[in-house]
Amino acid sequence: MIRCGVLTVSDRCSAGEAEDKSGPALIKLLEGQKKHQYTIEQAKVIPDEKSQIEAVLKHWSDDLHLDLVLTTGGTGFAPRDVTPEATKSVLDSEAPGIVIAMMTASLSITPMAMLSRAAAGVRGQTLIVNLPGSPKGASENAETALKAIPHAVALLKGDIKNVEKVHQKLHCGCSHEPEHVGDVTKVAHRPRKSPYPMISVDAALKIIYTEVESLQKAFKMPIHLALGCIAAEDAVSLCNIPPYAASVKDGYAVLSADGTGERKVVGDVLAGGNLQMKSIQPGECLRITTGAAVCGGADAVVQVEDTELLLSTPDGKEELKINIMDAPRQGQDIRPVGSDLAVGQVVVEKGNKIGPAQVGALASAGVKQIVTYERPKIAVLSTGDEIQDISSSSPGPFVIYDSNRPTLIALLTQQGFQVEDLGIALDDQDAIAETLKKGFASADVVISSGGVSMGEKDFLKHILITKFQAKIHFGRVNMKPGKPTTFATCDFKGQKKLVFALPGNPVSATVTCHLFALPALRAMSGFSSGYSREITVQLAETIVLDSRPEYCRAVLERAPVPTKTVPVAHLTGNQISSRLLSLQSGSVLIELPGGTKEKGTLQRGELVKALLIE
Ligand SMILES: Nc1nc2c(c(=O)[nH]1)N[C@H]1C(S)=C(S)[C@@H](COP(=O)(O)OP(=O)(O)OC[C@H]3O[C@@H](n4cnc5c(N)ncnc54)[C@H](O)[C@@H]3O)O[C@H]1N2
Ligand code: MOO
Ligand SMILES: [Mg+2]
Repeated sequence: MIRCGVLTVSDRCSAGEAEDKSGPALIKLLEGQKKHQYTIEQAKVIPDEKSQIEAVLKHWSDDLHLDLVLTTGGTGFAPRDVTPEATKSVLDSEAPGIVIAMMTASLSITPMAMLSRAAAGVRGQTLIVNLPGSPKGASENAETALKAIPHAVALLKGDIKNVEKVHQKLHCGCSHEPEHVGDVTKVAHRPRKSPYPMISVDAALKIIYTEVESLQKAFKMPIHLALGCIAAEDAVSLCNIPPYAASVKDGYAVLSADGTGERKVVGDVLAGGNLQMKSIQPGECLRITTGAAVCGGADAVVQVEDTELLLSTPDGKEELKINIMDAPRQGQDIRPVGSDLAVGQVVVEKGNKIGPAQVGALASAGVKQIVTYERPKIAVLSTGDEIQDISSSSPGPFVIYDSNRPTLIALLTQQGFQVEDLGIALDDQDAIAETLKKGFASADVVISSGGVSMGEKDFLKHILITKFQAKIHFGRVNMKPGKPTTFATCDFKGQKKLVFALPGNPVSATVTCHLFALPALRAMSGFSSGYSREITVQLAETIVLDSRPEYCRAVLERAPVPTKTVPVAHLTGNQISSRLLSLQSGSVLIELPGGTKEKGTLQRGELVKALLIE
């Protein structure tokens, strides 16, 4: 449905001195179109006044958002002909091709056509085309323009489905055209070459990081729930620790100037007890426990081990006199106020991860809530007619148990993310779209596996584009495994959602989750680095390189005693991307470059980079 306005520009028609025939002729032409449906939402006759023409064009495009506006009249050489000037003044961009096409067609009918000064172009999402004033000229020109108008409108509206249809018609049979999108719903018309350029892993990561930048959300949460989160602001202490000068030892609070010798025990201070102790005099001391406030003017603590009892009450319940054996230093065994942590001092710095010790430090500092980055919510689905849940009671002969969903959910959960299980969607466009929709409704990031390569049932990209108007940022990556890895973003009810449509092969799905999804999720959660750590390893065997850079699974040789030499990496057997056993416990991903004519192998003992993924 193309929503149109027809504007007749004529002083005489507007004044009622002549009948407008061109406007109705255009309306008839539009309404008579068979292939596309045009609805006439506006029709108006106005005088040849530049300001009035401009005002109508602006109103119809900016306020009414019409798809197409055809004007008729005011395009010639008469002094009052100002339609092209008014039109050009409101256009965001001109479309000279439309003007040339109309002119070319008209010139074959009459040389007078060369006197047209018509303009055409785009304002916002509205296509505006000037046509001549005569009913015949207007209709002939409009017929020419209408050949491309539906496609132009589809492009302006971002109507990918119709754009794809036209592209497919234009390019069917010439599979090398870069814009060849094909029609994945008809196997004979599916693209025979992927339309997605193969980009490098680094380029893919760069795109991902750019897209997630705006998605970090900071919010306040109780400290006991913040474990594993990243602080989005500095958290500062609300109190001094210790809040009072505190004894480090169980012993006696003394005046250091008294030195060694006899002391009268004039009272006691226990942790949590009364601090209103009157000052001690020379030769006096107070019994004190660890953590109790050093008060009464005492300036040192002597531990009980460095004293002797000289006199007690007969029942032994009170000490009356003790002997200090070692001369105390001023401040000995006293923690001054705020010496561990002072009011206003940073307890957890922005960007730091909150672990058990940070939870404790925040509690000690009186901080009940901390501003952290929200961890994104994730939803995971598997796709495929052959895929069944492990719980299925009667697996058929051509069934594959779903391993991707359990692997991905386990991996994400292990990393502290909240994951919703969306189950398995059949290779059916509606089923997949419904499941994705459910994921978008509850999660920030949807991770799927399967259906992203070249098969007739590989619908994921198509569904994302046609049903969710998603932007596919990349659909192929130069890597093995994981070539068809797809990353898209879309708007769902006003919120940006991320989609990692990972390849179906189990190793491919796992490796690409490590390499792309986890770094994105960590960036959203405020972590400053991606998930994997890179180390250097030496190859235990000679390896023939694939043409694609490869992430081979390997385990590191356990040295009998810790050594400083580079660890030796042993491949985990057959590296085919369907074989999950190549991902053993403690695996690393060794990064092999793509092979070239000059260098087709890496020799045993050569050093390569490897990613620690556990
Ligand atoms: N003509 C081409 N064919 C293929 C290409 C190519 O470039 N041109 N790429 C290959 C590569 S590389 C990969 S990786 C796979 C990716 O395929 P899809 O993402 O389309 O995945 P599916 O076709 O749905 O399944 C592939 C494979 O994986 C198994 N699978 C899928 N989901 C699960 C699951 N949840 N648990 C266990 N196993 C699963 C599925 O049964 C298939 O065997 O495409 C190549 N083809
Ligand atoms: O890229 Mo696929 O992941 O080689 O099997
Ligand atoms: Mg496939």
